[in-house]
Amino acid sequence: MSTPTQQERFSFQAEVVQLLDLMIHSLYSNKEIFLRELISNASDAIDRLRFAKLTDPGLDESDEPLQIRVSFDKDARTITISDNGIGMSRQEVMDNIGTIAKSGTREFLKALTGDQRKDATLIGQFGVGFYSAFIIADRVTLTTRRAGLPAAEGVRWESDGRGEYALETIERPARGTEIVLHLREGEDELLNDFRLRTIIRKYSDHISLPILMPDENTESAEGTESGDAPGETVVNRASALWARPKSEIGEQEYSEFYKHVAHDYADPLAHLHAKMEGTYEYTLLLFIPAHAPFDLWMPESRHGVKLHVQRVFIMDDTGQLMPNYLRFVRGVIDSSDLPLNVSREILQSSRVVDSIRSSAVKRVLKLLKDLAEKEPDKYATFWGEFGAVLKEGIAEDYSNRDDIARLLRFTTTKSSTDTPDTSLADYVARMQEGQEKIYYLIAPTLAAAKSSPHLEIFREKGIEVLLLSDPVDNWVVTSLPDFDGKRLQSVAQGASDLGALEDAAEKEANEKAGTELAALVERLKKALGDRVRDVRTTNRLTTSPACIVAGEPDIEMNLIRRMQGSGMPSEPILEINPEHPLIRRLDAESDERLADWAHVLYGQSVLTLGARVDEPAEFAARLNDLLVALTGEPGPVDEDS
Ligand SMILES: Nc1ncnc2c1ncn2[C@@H]1O[C@H](COP(=O)(O)OP(=O)(O)OP(=O)(O)O)[C@@H](O)[C@H]1O
Repeated sequence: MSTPTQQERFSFQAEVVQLLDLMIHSLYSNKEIFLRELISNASDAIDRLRFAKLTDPGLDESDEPLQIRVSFDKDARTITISDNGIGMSRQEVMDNIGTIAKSGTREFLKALTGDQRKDATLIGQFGVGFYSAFIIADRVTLTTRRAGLPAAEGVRWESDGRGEYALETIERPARGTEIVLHLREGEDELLNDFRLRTIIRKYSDHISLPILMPDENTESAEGTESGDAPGETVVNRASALWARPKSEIGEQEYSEFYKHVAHDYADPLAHLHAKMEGTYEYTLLLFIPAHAPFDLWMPESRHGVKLHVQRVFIMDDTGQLMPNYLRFVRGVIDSSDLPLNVSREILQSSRVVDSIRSSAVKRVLKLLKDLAEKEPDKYATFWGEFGAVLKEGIAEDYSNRDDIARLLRFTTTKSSTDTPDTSLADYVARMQEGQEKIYYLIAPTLAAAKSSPHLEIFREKGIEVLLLSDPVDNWVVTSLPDFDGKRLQSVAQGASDLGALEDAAEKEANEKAGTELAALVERLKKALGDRVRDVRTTNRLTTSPACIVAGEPDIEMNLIRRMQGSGMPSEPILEINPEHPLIRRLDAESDERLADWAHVLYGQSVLTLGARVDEPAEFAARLNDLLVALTGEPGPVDEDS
């Protein structure tokens, strides 16, 4: 049995101090959100208790209904928020309060600019949570006991938010958490029944648990000595928002609900609310956030949909409700067909879940389609934040591939800015007469793509090319062989074939050049040896002397290499431009000089891919030899001669 311990003092993580300071300053103008955040945490704690009780009924120590209480004390100048949820052990308090365990904290803090307005938005992206208490309090006391632990293992945490906190073990008969806010000077207007009730209704009406406040006339502050037992009333509506009819719910309510489920500070971009009746009965209330969470790309990144069964929170999604490529979706799915004690294992093989998931996915895709059509500015925001994630769906979700393909946006050679603004449908609508394929170019960066020699013939003929530079784009093009019956074709892979876009005279000239330069091509091939799979003439270049393309059957290896970021195809083919003055004079060069030329042409072609030359020193040496020869200067003087 543990006995109350001496108070111990601990330091906050350095990041917490920085974050707190920033939060107090940048969120002050919106200070009432502290109550929303603390009520939201209390509600989560009760949800977690309910879930834990499913496997450990012993956690239910009392038959008191699950609820949240808010009260204030005018004399002591405090506001108290308490819940009878899961509570925290001493270790959990240390891990959760005073530490920021969230991945991405450092990156977040680096992104801060010092400009208060901008930083306030950033802080919102991070989720303000418990620390928002310090906006209005200069001392916060949290007492808590974890459900299932003995009363002697209560914990008291206290801090003035300036860098240290005190911790002690205390006796606490009731499980759950109580937070007492000792208000800063000048915050007394919050010590008001009407004011607090208004804040609760404004931000927390959607919380499905009752939020109780003592009745006004029992409040000692008012000095009424009625002698009645203190009464309490439920301040919020206390019904699950998603279970109410759509017509009754305003945008503001949806938005506050979103902030609660998503732990977000900003409004969502869009939402869908649907009651499904048929084989299975379930409700979807799903949101598209306006910005990406910090952990979007981290393997442990949390999925954002919460499963409820008949309004009772069951668990956070771990991939059963939303596929990975929609991991940014936040919200609630409530089923009437699953048992309350459903386990993760049951979820994994449940027909009900499969059916809910497939219809939820279709609805989210439809929501995105509507957003793209009706609110293109919002869709552009969505695409900027989540486009690269949605693209994974092309490879991941075969059955919805066409719908996802319609949602893709690209930068192309015809885009006026770097912003991806072209859909595949836009591209197809702009295709030239006789054009049969959708052309794309993959490069490690957009800058490398835009300046790539592979685009020369396409620019000359005014043919649009999609410019792809996301690492995930490799998956997109390998998983999406065609769109609207048009094949997707890399402009840097296989022999140049413009089909009907090339006239007979051009084809003939190309063939003729191939025959004329056959001997040169052989010599170049010999000089380059293993570095290239082949050398050939091409008509794809108009201004560059040479370029590297990938062989046609090269996709798999190419993909792996590109994923490693090298940008080089696994079996490179050097193509030369027969019209280029440099190429024309090569035939006359000696074998030794030709070898320099071959390597320099190869090296520069590697560079224009945005890739790295394997032996940069050798490349530079050969280039210098050629430059010296061209300027007609004598070579370096040999000291010994
Ligand atoms: N009333 C509570 N009961 C039990 N645990 C709590 C309570 N309040 C906070 N916690 C714990 O402390 C953690 C940190 O809370 P905090 O509000 O800072 O962040 P969060 O709720 O996880 O996320 P966000 O900051 O995005 O809202 C919570 O995740 C939870 O584990």
